[in-house]
Amino acid sequence: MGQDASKHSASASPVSDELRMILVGPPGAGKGTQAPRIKEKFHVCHLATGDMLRAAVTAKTELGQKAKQVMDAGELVSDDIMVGLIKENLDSNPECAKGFILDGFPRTVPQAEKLDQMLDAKHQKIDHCIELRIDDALLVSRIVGRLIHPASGRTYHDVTHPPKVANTDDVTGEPLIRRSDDNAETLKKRLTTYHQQTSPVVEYYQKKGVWSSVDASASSSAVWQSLNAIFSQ
Ligand SMILES: Nc1ncnc2c1ncn2[C@@H]1O[C@H](COP(=O)(O)OP(=O)(O)O)[C@@H](O)[C@H]1O
Repeated sequence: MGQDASKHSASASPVSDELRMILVGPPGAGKGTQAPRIKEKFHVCHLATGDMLRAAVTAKTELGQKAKQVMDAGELVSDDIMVGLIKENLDSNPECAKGFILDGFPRTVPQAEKLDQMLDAKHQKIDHCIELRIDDALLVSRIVGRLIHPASGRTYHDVTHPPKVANTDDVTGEPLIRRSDDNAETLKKRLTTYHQQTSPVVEYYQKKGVWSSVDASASSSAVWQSLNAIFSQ
């Protein structure tokens, strides 16, 4: 990031700099809430691999059919498939011209290494890897009551943030869904997978000197403030 971004980053107004970043954190940490705000501020693309896979499941593509079983088991889709999905977007999605927010990728060290190779070939690099840190114990209630508007990614919660009309998106009036993997049992497995396979990704970016973390147990507006503080460093 250049100096321009730091001058403006405390305000909510868009800035014109480039940004290439990774948001990492366990399921329910708030990646899907913060990423659209970052996207709006920096005019970069938001690549959420979980959303891409769920779109493939809904479209009943070959990839979707394979991915559904893996996702419902709380396990990871193969590195090759995920790297291919990201590469396709970084190469051809016009929204990614000024940078990207990766949400849900890289989730393994081999994925991080492949990403570096892709970026090296374009003479680009990761500016930030920001970890949303939160205790597992707080995630169960966040995830198990979660309702989602798939088209926008807006999330609601049965208790803490219910929609105005039951099961209906406040903005579009469209129906909300519950993810099939948002149940206590699959969540337990997703958290184990996260600690085993994705925690080493955090170390990978710590060693590269681009890692920072925020306290994701705070309110979403407090988390947004912490993110802005990192962008203006
Ligand atoms: N980079 C990835 N590598 C492997 N599997 C992935 C990746 N991204 C998403 N998935 C699959 O999609 C599921 C849902 O992803 P996501 O929506 O990011 O979930 P979470 O809320 O658990 O962070 C994961 O549990 C995994 O099965």
